Amino acid sequence: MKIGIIGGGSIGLLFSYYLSLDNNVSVYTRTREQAELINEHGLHLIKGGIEQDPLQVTAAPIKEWKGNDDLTVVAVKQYQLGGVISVIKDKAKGSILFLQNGYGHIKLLSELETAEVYVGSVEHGAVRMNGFTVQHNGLGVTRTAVFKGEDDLLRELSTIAPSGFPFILEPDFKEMLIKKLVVNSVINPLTAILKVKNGELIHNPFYFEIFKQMFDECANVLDLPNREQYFEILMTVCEKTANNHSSMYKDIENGRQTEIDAILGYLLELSSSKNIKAPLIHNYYHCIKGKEHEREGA
Ligand SMILES: NC(=O)C1=CN([C@@H]2O[C@H](COP(=O)(O)OP(=O)(O)OC[C@H]3O[C@@H](n4cnc5c(N)ncnc54)[C@H](OP(=O)(O)O)[C@@H]3O)[C@@H](O)[C@H]2O)C=CC1
Ligand SMILES: CC(C)(CO)C(=O)C(=O)O
Repeated sequence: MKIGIIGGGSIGLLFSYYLSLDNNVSVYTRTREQAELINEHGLHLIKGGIEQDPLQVTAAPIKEWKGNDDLTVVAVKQYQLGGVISVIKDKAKGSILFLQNGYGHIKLLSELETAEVYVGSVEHGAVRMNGFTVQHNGLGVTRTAVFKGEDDLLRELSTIAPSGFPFILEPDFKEMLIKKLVVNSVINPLTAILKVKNGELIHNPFYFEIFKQMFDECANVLDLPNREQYFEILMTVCEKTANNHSSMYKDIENGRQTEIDAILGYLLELSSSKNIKAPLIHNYYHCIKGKEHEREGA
């Protein structure tokens, strides 16, 4: 399959590495400098502390993307999508797979005229070490689902995926993204503001009270059908990632913008449109925005 990956960050480099094992992959970066680095050094992956064999892929700046790949994987942050969507609208001929966390991007996808639009929920952990090296930390799966069109390419992807990098086709994109949204809505802002690792939220009985209340608010706003199942998923992720710092914790610590608008921002809008009171969601949303504001003022 001819695959294009937009974004040479943690997830973009991770997907490029694994997918290039059996496909013809091109990475489209924001800067020409990064594309040159990848072309010069190849793609490097560190897994379990061990450097894997480098792989050769083609890299080019996004300006040179022609939109003629069978599948294009969009691996930019949710708040970086604006610029990318306009390019996709102009040029895309093949299918597009969006990997963003949260639910904020969904309204943007309805604007696309491309026949096949897919969404994904990534359960791997990855960190970019330099312009051409990525570290694969948490080995997981990628769930995918159809937003619009036929699922043929997603089926193909789940059969050709290399071992250690599985793709699972899910029947309902909303349910898939909402499950991840609930996890990110509770764990990410709480860990970022309380400055703790994920596991502290359930091991510290005082933080666990906030954790449960935050979950209840999310469940109310989303009108979740079977809350126990969602709470179980949330607890399992928290236990499995107990020793990790969440991505929002790291973004705040490193003075970077967060994906709070796609996560609690989406729930806040939903709560006000449904006239549901959600004080914790409101407060944690504004705490994170306040932290981002401190960075802008610095
Ligand atoms: N990292 C992880 O472990 C996980 C991430 N995700 C989700 O995956 C998505 C991507 O995250 P992640 O990879 O960590 O983010 P990164 O910030 O590491 O990567 C984003 C990349 O997009 C590039 N980019 C921005 N704008 C453009 C553009 N217009 N054209 C081409 N490239 C562009 C950036 O370039 P530059 O570097 O030059 O600024 C950067 O390399 C997020 O929504 C995140 O929530 C989900 C699960 C796990
Ligand atoms: C699952 C979790 C909460 C793991 O830290 C995550 O997705 C994140 O940090 O963004």
